[in-house]
Amino acid sequence: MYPIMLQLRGERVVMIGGGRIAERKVKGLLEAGADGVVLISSQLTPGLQDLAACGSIEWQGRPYQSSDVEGARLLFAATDDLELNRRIAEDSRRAGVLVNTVDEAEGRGFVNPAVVRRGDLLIAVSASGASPSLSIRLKRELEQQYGSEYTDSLVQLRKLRDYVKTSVSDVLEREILLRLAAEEVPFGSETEKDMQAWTDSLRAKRLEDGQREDNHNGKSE
Ligand SMILES: C[C@@]1(CC(=O)O)c2cc3[nH]c(cc4nc(cc5[nH]c(cc(n2)[C@H]1CCC(=O)O)[C@@](C)(CC(=O)O)[C@@H]5CCC(=O)O)C(CC(=O)O)=C4CCC(=O)O)c(CCC(=O)O)c3CC(=O)O
Ligand SMILES: NC(=O)C1=CN([C@@H]2O[C@H](COP(=O)(O)OP(=O)(O)OC[C@H]3O[C@@H](n4cnc5c(N)ncnc54)[C@H](O)[C@@H]3O)[C@@H](O)[C@H]2O)C=CC1
Repeated sequence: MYPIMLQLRGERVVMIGGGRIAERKVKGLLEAGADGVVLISSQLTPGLQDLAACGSIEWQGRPYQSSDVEGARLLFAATDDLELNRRIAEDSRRAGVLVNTVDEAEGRGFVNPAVVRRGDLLIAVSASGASPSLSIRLKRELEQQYGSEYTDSLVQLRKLRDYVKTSVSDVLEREILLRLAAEEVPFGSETEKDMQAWTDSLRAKRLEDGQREDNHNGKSE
């Protein structure tokens, strides 16, 4: 299994099926910023009906047909008909579309991880089909470990990285400063940092660490 992060904004994502599992997958897609979800199914859960009514997804109230795979970036075979899901997956592969089959333990396309989101921080856990329940348990543990304070911290880290990329020309120094900044995360309730001051303090910390390292190696004796 090979993990990747996909940008789905502006992409066509097709969901076949409108049941409980389809609803969970659609909500995950919307959280990920997908804005081109097309759902094909005669029946919908109340939750999916709401999403269709407010325009978050496009609903086509009819059964699957082979041409539905055309032009999709991703496709989910999420019906309760195992044979149909297999056929949908075959159609997708033939069309070169990445497919998730909800009733396969080891999907030949892609599988979904359990996800913790803290703003730009995304932690994903997968047991590769061996145990969705274990993935959920580990997700819960990570939720406790990495709280909402990471959301603001990530905003600051991104700003610092943009700042350092333009103001520190030495590549090695840049790398060291950004690594030190990551060590400081999370920042607690602090919200706004001055990038110049932060960079200076990281430089000072780098010097301190360097001296400690020298002492450790016996250089200052
Ligand atoms: C292969 C995979 C393909 C895919 O769907 O991508 C797959 C397949 C199957 N799941 C089944 C069962 C359950 N799946 C869940 C829940 C989740 N399943 C998810 C992913 C995956 N499920 C992929 C592998 C991930 C991995 O192993 O790490 C999560 C993490 C992400 C998501 O779906 O978005 C989401 C948690 C979201 C969250 O809470 O964060 C629960 C618990 C619940 O519903 O509360 C149960 C019941 C308990 C149990 O079985 O453990 C069955 C048997 C169906 C049957 O019995 O008929 C199959 C098919 C089979 O095994 O053949
Ligand atoms: N991947 C996962 O995490 C999990 C997967 N599953 C699997 O997911 C499957 C679906 O489960 P639920 O969503 O609970 O089922 P469900 O019965 O709630 O929904 C099935 C949906 O498929 C639609 N459908 C049926 N034939 C169709 C067709 N020809 N074209 C388009 N849509 C069609 C129905 O209209 C309905 O909306 C189950 O068979 C089960 O094997 C179950 C639990 C977890």
